[in-house]
Amino acid sequence: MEFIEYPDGEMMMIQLANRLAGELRQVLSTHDHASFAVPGGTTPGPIFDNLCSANLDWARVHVMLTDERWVPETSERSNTRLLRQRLLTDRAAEAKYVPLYADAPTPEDKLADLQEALTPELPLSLVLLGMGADMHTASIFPGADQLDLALNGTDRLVAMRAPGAPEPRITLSAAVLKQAMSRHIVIIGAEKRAALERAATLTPEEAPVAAVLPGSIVHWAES
Ligand SMILES: O=C1O[C@H](COP(=O)(O)O)[C@@H](O)[C@H](O)[C@H]1O
Repeated sequence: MEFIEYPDGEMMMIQLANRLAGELRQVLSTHDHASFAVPGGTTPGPIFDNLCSANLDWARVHVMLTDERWVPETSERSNTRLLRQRLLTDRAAEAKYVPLYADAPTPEDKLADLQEALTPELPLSLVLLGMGADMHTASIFPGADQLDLALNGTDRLVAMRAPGAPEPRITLSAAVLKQAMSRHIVIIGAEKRAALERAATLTPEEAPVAAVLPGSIVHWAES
């Protein structure tokens, strides 16, 4: 794992967006498309604000989430909503979006269809992950009902319910995240840094982010 510390969050968001754009350009120079998975939650919005205007061939970029909360796009909790508002806009509006949500009561109702749409995108070219202070990443939570499947199974997508998640989730599995050609994790604040350092001493069952730390580049700023 590589750890990059930035002087402040604003600089981190700009520099990380530039780095992701550079990696996407690199992939597009040798492949007909790039598959790019991004997190939801509260952290990545400013990265998306910087990245959406990057000068690259967005029509050949296939964007998806690392995980989704099983709520409609009208919900403030929807990661898709965040993506549409802040990444899939400006030049990036040309990107192809590969959804992890469909209108149905539970993620299990649509799991097979969503997995089928995801499969041609694998292995992912580039993944950006977030992390919660409880050491979950994507929606692979400690104590989740399908934790073993998400960490150790071969399924590409897993439906999850967890004490730390207010709604059902759907998440890329650790197998998919680990196969990505390039993987970045972005975190802000002293609490998350301490959690990340602790995770490095724990098992993935205790701290799911530990499953993807080897080979990842972690980007951190205090605030
Ligand atoms: O619920 C989620 O949490 C993580 C971390 O979110 P943050 O708000 O602490 O940045 C996020 O990476 C994931 O995509 C999201 O669904």
